Amino acid sequence: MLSLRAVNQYYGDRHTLWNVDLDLPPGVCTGVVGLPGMGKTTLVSCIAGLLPIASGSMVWHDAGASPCELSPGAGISFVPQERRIFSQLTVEENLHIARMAKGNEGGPVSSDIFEFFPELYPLRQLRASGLNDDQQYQLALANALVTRPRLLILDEPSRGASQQFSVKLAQLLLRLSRELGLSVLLAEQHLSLIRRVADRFCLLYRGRNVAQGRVSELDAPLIAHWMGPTASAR
Ligand SMILES: Nc1ncnc2c1ncn2[C@@H]1O[C@H](COP(=O)(O)OP(=O)(O)OP(=O)(O)O)[C@@H](O)[C@H]1O
Repeated sequence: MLSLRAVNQYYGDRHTLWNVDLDLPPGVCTGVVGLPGMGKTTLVSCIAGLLPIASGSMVWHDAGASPCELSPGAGISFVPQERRIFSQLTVEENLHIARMAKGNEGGPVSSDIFEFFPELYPLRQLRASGLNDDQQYQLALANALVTRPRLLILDEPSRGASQQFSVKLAQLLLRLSRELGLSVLLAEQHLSLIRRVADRFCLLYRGRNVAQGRVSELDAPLIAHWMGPTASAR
């Protein structure tokens, strides 16, 4: 399990994350929710090791082992909003590079990965630029998974996705957390995907984790208070 305690982050002298505590157990999908600008991307970027934190800790707890301080990005794969794939390379070449970039060995990419992305299998010799948007997102996700992370982070996966793809994505994420025991962290302002997929939520308001719990507890009064039309004016 990855645990964050009292994490603070600044952009210059601007205090952006305030004492954030969060636990990310294996096999559990957690949704980071909040209005635009509340710190979702900043938080997941800190966890992915892409932004430094000013104070606090991020620690892995392994069963039977003593907790170890997280080195940036260790065991973590991140799919950013812009998806980041090599459009001039084939699907298979993208997967090779993703694996090698994380220090994994070369050699053929295991066909296991295509069990989760059957649509990509017949397209593996095609350049990524020839894939449609949904297939490109699947490739970004496959790139993230090919290194066998313990924690998979997705930033705003529903942005620009069709309704049909959001449903497919939800099914896939459920499989990944249930079958592979992956911790999944979704930063997402659209609650429909969170409700389909997440077990737990962490609600950010101006960089503070103002509520967290089971997704069933993310009820209308809480949403109205922290994400309703008057929330951003407070
Ligand atoms: N590189 C940066 N430099 C300075 N301020 C930044 C930077 N990136 C984000 N911010 C500010 O930090 C705050 C949190 O931004 P962040 O992008 O983390 O929010 P968010 O909840 O992910 O929003 P969105 O849903 O729009 O992506 C915002 O006020 C934003 O303007």
